[in-house]
Amino acid sequence: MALYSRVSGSVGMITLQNPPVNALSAAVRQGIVDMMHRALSEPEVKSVVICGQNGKFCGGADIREFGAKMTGPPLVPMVHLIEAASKPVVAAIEGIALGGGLELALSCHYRIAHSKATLGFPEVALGLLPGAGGTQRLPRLIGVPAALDLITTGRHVTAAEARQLGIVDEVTDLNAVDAAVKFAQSVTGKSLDARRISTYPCPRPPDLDAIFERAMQQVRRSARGAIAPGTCVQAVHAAVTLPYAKGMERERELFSLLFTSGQARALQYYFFAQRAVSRWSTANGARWDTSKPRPVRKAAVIGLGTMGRGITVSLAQAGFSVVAVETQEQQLSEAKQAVSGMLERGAKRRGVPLAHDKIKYSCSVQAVADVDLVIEAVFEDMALKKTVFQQLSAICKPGVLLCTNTSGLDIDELASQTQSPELVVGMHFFAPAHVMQLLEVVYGPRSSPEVVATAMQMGKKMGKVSVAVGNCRGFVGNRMLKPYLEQAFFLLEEGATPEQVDQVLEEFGFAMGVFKVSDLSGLDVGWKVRKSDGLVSPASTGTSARIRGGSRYSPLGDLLCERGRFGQKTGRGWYQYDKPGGRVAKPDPWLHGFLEEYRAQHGLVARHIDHQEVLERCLYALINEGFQILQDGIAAGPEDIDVIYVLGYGWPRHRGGPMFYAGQVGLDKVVERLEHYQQIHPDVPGLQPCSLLRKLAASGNPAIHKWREVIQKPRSQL
Ligand SMILES: CCCCCCCC/C=C\C=C\CC(=O)SCCNC(=O)CCNC(=O)[C@H](O)C(C)(C)COP(=O)(O)OP(=O)(O)OC[C@H]1O[C@@H](n2cnc3c(N)ncnc32)[C@H](O)[C@@H]1OP(=O)(O)O
Repeated sequence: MALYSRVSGSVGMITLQNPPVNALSAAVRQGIVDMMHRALSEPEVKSVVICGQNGKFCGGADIREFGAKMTGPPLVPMVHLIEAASKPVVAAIEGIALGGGLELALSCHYRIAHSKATLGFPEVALGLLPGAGGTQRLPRLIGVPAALDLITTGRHVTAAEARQLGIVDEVTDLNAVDAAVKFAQSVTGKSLDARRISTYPCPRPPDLDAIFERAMQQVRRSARGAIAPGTCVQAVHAAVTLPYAKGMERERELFSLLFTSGQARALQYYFFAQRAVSRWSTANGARWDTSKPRPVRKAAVIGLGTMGRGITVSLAQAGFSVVAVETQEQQLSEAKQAVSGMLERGAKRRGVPLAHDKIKYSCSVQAVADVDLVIEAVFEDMALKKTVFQQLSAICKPGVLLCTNTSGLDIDELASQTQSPELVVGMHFFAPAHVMQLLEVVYGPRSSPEVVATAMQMGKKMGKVSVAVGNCRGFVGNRMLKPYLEQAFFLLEEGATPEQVDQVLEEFGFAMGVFKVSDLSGLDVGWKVRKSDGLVSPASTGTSARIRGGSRYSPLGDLLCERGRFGQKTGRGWYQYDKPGGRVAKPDPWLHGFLEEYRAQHGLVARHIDHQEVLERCLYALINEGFQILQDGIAAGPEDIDVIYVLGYGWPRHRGGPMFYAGQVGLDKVVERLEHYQQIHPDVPGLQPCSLLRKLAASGNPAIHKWREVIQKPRSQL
């Protein structure tokens, strides 16, 4: 709703009230319309201030209303009512003015912002465009290039930048509402003719066509198949080429197109999913709202390889004191240099103070004796990690949290090396750890709820999205990756090439295809794991070379590693690169010949594999594993899996995540296609639809938010 009050005798004040962000729900819109009429009808009122309760102007349209039938006054007539008002209307912008909130502010005649406020049009991230005149007013106010930048990227600007761009009239360090009231009094009676943005001519730079061409190219490059950014460009184009009223019609047309799109649904689902994962629960009943995090002031990182360095940087930038330990002198000195460089670049990019003094380096594990939390990031080797955990358990003060950055080893086995297994959790960072936003917090059967809560909160403080997951081989992300990779290898055996598989996945929207990712992360990583699992056997031919434990196995990755092809680092992998460490993947005729030879040796006949088969086999195998994970209680809900895949594995956000995507395809269709492929490949268990997937499909493909009702009480392995 919106509150009305009279201040200083002649100023009508409309206060938006809809916690937590004063979103423009039907009640708020109704309130604004009613209170505007009241202010305009009261003769004592000479000017109006619009502000938001609790220091937040407005977070935009109420996204929760989008799924349901819209009620209440529409936004467009509401902003026209404000702009057409005969009394000056001033927006007092505190906290945020985003999306519809900024459109509301642009319809006011003046805008006063607090210096800490942020403003922006983030609609593009929800698969939309600013649909209440934002695409028509902003270019009229700040010009086409700046408007295109803000609307197509959705980036938030500070009050200072907004002032520089001309979006706000004044910025204050004092109370913005008081400043707006004073300002409103000062403009009482002044003509409003020059204050209605919709009446401004839209500036037409001479190189207009080139500007729009560049903007289109830019969004095509970065959108990876998302439709909203390009549609935003079209809407801004209408502002320049059409009169305001026609431009508004075009904006509405384009908005409707996006509003009803699957991509908008996926992005809006994802928005709430990312927030839902902070309300975590574990298979043994611990919950976010009943578990109190422990205070952590000082942390330690053990092992300063690539991951340890990134984790050290993340901790220091988040304000923690860090003891960074590397027992090899040479490695330690290289790490110091690398960490300094990362901190300097980070400070420059983010405009924050350098955090060098937060870090103390040591080559002795004894240096961690007084820390509150340790993150072990040594080489991915169980025996080594066990030794480190035994040492830590003996050295650290009582009550210290012992965390491991393993990407898939058994947390429980590590916990059993310590005197206090309840203090052990996994903190699985993604490379590069100081950049990637995802953190899998892995709890074991004995991890205490406070320890899980602490790791989740630490992640948040480091600016990460933390997702709590149960302990199993590969946790959530890497466990699902296995069947996906497996299918990609099988497709090569059957006749595909790495570039064909990658192209299909990139057209779907992945940042990189599976083989490019494999070259980037290093083929030797998986090889070591397969070797320690006893899967890699001496080269042989015939069917037995491609069977392990009764299931189909592709030794292709092993064979490449045997030839020293580890990916980018060696300049050769699934692709070729101009030099070791090269980044540009080029198809490799050697590899094509190798695949042909391999097929011949194993009696495989290459066949044509179409786009649909590549996509379905890779994605549905991955999705099927996701359902198995839900069934096992390793992830609490589909949102957890989707957030992990979008933030950690390059799944296109506009497709919501693998579980949401499965729902959009139709669970019955996913079951049907998996069964189809399983019939053809009976030796691939990963293609057998799991029982939860079958159950959900049989119960009529329920909406994703209803899945939890069908998922039985988690039957965790814990
Ligand atoms: C053919 C059909 C025609 C229909 C005509 C309609 C015409 C429509 C015209 C105009 C449309 C305009 C579109 C919009 O305005 S879309 C909304 C644009 N705004 C945003 O995208 C802002 C989204 N929110 C945020 O970025 C952040 O939440 C922020 C406001 C920066 C606050 O961040 P933070 O402090 O970190 O807090 P949280 O993110 O955790 O949020 C706190 C809770 O508030 C909920 N929230 C936030 N914003 C909204 C919103 N706009 N609507 C509803 N709810 C919102 C958020 O979900 C958190 O709650 P919970 O944890 O329960 O999920």
